[in-house]
Amino acid sequence: MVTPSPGNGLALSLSGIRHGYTIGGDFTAVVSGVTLNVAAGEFVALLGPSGCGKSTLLRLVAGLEPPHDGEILADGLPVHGPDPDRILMFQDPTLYPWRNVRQNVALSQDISGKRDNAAIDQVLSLVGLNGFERAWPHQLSGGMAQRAALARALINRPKLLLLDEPLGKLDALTRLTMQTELHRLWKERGFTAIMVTHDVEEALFLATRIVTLSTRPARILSDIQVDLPFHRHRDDPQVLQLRRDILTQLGHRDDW
Ligand SMILES: Nc1ncnc2c1ncn2[C@@H]1O[C@H](COP(=O)(O)OP(=O)(O)OP(=O)(O)O)[C@@H](O)[C@H]1O
Repeated sequence: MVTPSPGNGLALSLSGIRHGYTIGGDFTAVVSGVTLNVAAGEFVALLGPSGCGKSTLLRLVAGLEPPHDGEILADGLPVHGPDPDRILMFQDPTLYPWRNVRQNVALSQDISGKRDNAAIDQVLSLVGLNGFERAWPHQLSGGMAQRAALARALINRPKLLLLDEPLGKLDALTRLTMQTELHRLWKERGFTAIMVTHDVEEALFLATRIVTLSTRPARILSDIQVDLPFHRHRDDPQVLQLRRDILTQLGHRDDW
């Protein structure tokens, strides 16, 4: 197994985060006093009911909007806006249809005028897209498109990857394959990851830590260290127990 190089990840500190939106003149609180410290290299899964504020939290960490209250520090420095070290990746791969795979992956480098062909080759190979560099987005399967989006996210070696249900639209089998791929990429690159998912098993397969959130406005219900060695098996009694605990925490019965 590859050991990530120290220093590739980013440490994150959220303290007293509050946020909300005004819709039609009415204010809705969405995040309510979230405090969370994430060490460099951790893989944190965020689980919570639909609409509780998970994506909002990721957007705040990405610097796409400032929180109404509280402070976010990335490697000790206040987050004031987006940064190439903190990349947000969505459920939808959002590839540009007029750019082929290689051109999509190279997008940020083309914008900054610094294309690094060796780095592009490396990341394409890392996500298993060799031979498909010149394919157009419409020629890719869902899993391949998500691999291309991952390559685009990883091209400039971000220290923090914010994943907003990145595998949510994939079919069940492709999703399992992509979970393995995501784990491998995290191990190889050593970035810090925060992933929103609705899938408790996915969280148990990938995360070093699982944070559950309440209904809106989101506050932390539990913060569980998953101290089980990778590769975890869904039938492992410890995995099953954690699954039960988390589902109970989220107010669901475990019918397995
Ligand atoms: N830009 C915005 N303007 C107004 N309201 C917003 C905005 N973004 C999110 N909201 C509101 O904030 C709440 C939380 O949304 P958010 O997308 O963060 O939830 P979520 O937990 O990621 O949901 P889901 O699991 O369904 O994807 C929702 O009520 C939503 O309507």
